[in-house]
Amino acid sequence: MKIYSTKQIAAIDAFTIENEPISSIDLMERAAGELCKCILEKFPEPISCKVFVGPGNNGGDGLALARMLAENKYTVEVYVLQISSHLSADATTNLQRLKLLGNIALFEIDAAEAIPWIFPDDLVIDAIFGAGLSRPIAGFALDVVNAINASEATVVAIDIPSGLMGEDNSQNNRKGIVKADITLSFQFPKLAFLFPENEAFVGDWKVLSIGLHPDAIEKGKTPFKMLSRDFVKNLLMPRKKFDHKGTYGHGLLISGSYGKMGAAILASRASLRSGIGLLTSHIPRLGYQILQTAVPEAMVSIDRSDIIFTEYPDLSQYKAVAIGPGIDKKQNSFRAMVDLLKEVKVPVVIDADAINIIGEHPELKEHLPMGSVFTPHVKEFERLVGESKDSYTRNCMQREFAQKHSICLILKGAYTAIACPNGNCYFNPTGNPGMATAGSGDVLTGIILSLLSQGYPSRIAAIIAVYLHGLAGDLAAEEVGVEALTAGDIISYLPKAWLSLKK
Ligand SMILES: NC(=O)C1=CN([C@@H]2O[C@H](COP(=O)(O)OP(=O)(O)OC[C@H]3O[C@@H](n4cnc5c(N)ncnc54)[C@H](O)[C@@H]3O)[C@@H](O)[C@H]2O)[C@@H](O)CC1
Ligand SMILES: Nc1ncnc2c1ncn2[C@@H]1O[C@H](COP(=O)(O)OP(=O)(O)O)[C@@H](O)[C@H]1O
Ligand SMILES: [K+]
Repeated sequence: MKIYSTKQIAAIDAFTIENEPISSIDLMERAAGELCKCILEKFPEPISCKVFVGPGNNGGDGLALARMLAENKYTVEVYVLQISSHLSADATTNLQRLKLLGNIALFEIDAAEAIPWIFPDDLVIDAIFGAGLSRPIAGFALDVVNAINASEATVVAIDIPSGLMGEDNSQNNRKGIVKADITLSFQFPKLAFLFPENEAFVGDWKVLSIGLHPDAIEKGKTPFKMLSRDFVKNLLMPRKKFDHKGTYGHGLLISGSYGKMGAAILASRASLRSGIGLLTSHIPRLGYQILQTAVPEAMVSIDRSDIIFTEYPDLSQYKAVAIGPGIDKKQNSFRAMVDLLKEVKVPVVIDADAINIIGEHPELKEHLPMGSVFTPHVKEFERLVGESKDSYTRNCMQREFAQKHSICLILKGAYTAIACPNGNCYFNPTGNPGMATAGSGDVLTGIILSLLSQGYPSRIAAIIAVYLHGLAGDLAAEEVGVEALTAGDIISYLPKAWLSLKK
């Protein structure tokens, strides 16, 4: 699914109105119908509902929805905020329609004293501002936002919580944004929904299809996309009857150190569970028996050091290399990494301390192998790329870094973002908070190495791996729950994740 900016969505609205064709008031009616259907499903018992309406089309949606909820036996009170000299044309029409209905309490409010008391069991509909918000909320509208946020009522935001910008909130006033429990967004999610600091405003979001024109949706260009099962499934390469292990490549995994051999085991196992033909795990000497026992399918290459990474084997036989899980960042490891980065000619997955080493030695950024895949979490990202105070800015930095260095830069978390050398950025919907547990990142590194070794291009390997990793985590969480979930469980559910993806 594409993720468009609010400006682009307005253009798609306009295209739909002109080319479906449909009048804007009928499109609003269709949108409100979808809102009403969804609210009736979520709150089947009629309840008391307070609808706060602003001057634009978001307010128009709220007015149309208020009428529909009243027709469905909800007790509805509508509060039209007097913050602009005029209402949009469609909001005006819907206000008239509402007045004709006659049985709805309608209040025009313009001062803090007029804001009603909001009861804990009220349902608040936030229709103050939508995608047309042009500056942070101030004045009387801010008083209303504060009253909504101070209440214990359940809040449903129409299209986007009032006060939240669709993309860039770096200059916004975070105290002037409605904190919704549920956001019902038209046709597309907004980019801002995918950023952690906006969770308190957006709550659970759901996309409602309002039948915007497929040609406009198809034609539009945006760097942002949400991964879907079908999209990922179509990237998979079939296995052929006469294929042999050579067909699926030989990968080199450099991982583990004294006290962190588990990282090597997890990444090795994940790699082998993701279709790699042959795997060599390069580890410090002390890990030899551990790895041979825990992962008999892997071959082992032994470092001269007992406890850390200081050298690597001849690279000529490998189709891909991964480095980082549990390697630590001692001086000798840094030296070996400098040599590796200069010599390697195949795609490299760079994770964990390998990222930190590059962060500490910025000169290494000039030697990043083209087509390599970086897998930082936020802290590692900051060491590699730089600090930022909000996710939108971080995302801009991420895409810029990926393009500049021709690499894939995966920023891990909920909605893991994959920035590609061509400027595209994919967000991943799979995964759950149960995966916030030691070693889950090592599992991801193993999967990416596996796919690169099989010949998937870096961008595709990153996409499949991230989606599959989250899917395995979701399947695991269904069985073991989020608290008990371990990184090992993600590996155990990789077989089911593969099967589910290919279904
Ligand atoms: N155009 C269409 O066909 C459709 C639009 N829809 C709705 O329309 C919304 C967008 O409508 P609008 O473009 O009218 O935008 P809004 O409803 O967000 O309101 C914009 C109005 O508020 C004013 N404004 C912006 N920021 C302000 C601030 N901080 N303080 C005070 N006033 C401010 C603007 O000058 C403008 O008058 C969407 O979010 C969605 O809810 C839906 O009905 C679906 C169809
Ligand atoms: N709340 C969450 N929702 C979805 N995925 C998550 C969540 N928390 C963590 N993950 C995933 O788990 C993995 C954690 O990786 P990382 O932080 O490197 O862990 P470790 O260093 O312990 O291996 C990432 O792939 C991340 O996307
Ligand atoms: K809103």
